[in-house]
Amino acid sequence: MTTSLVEQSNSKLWLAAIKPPMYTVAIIPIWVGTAVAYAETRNINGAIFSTFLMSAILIIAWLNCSNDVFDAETGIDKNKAHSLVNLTGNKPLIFALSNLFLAVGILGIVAIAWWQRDLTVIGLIFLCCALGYTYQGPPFRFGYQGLGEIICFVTFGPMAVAAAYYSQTQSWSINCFAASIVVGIATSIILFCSHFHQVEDDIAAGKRSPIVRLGTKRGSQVLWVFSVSVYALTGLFVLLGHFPIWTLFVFASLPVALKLCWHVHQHHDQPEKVSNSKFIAVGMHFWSGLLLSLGFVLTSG
Ligand SMILES: C/C(=C\COP(=O)(O)OP(=O)(O)O)CCC[C@H](C)CCC[C@H](C)CCCC(C)C
Ligand SMILES: O=C(O)C1=CC(=O)c2ccccc2C1=O
Repeated sequence: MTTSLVEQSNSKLWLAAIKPPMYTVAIIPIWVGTAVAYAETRNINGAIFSTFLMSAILIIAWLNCSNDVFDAETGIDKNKAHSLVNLTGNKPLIFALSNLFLAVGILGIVAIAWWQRDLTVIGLIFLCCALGYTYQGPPFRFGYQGLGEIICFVTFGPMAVAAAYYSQTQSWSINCFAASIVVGIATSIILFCSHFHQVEDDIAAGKRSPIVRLGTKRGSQVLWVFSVSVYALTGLFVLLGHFPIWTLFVFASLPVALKLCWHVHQHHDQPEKVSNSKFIAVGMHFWSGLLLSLGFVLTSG
């Protein structure tokens, strides 16, 4: 291979390891929680919003770097060229970097708690991080028992969205809780899709992911149910009066959801073809979350 081809494939591996599109999972819960707060109060604290956003991004950087460290310890990533630990060959460095991201991320949340003179947001985010750790870190490694999607739903949905809402209002909202259910399901769909192409490595490492447990065919059927539930719940919450009518904009993301379900339906047992489903799911999560926020923001006028 020529030097430039080597450089090209090396930079592709680094991009795959850093996973830039994945950082939208940090942005959406903060946007949605803040949008519901704006719809209800017509007021936003920009410093709290931007600090929360930066902190959430740093927490996801911690989650992803530490995931590569912990996966290197169990050997599950031995065939994964785009692991930060495999790329650098320096596990302590990645571990130190991940801890730095977490510390700075938490510092931002501490600043919010200080501005509010209230420990609620820091309590919620600390619990999110602790649960995130139990997904991948010793001695828990709950992801190996197939519990990741439940942890993902609770943390990225009700906990993170409520924390963003609370950071603006210092109160709770049933409408925000309804919105957080939609966000939580869409986020868990990303994690669920990330397992389809990893079945062989997961079985070899003793990881009983939902797809290892269900099989890829049933997994693809379950994906239809979860994806439909995002839109059905949005419609239901509009009917029940929890969501403003404009949140029906979420249906504009339906083509991405259909593309995802159809792609997985066709290729569920072909690892090389189904491996990109995780990023189609990121698109579905991003567009449905963005349109949901927009629906709340438009109603607040
Ligand atoms: C790191 C995650 C998935 C990667 O899993 P896996 O090891 O199977 O994949 P690779 O092939 O890439 O190695 C995501 C795990 C998410 C976890 C269950 C919950 C984390 C909660 C967060 C800390 C919440 C952050 C909220 C924020 C918005 C403030
Ligand atoms: O690398 C991954 O597969 C994921 C990383 C990540 O941060 C995340 C967050 C929320 C849901 C799913 C995922 C991943 O799948």
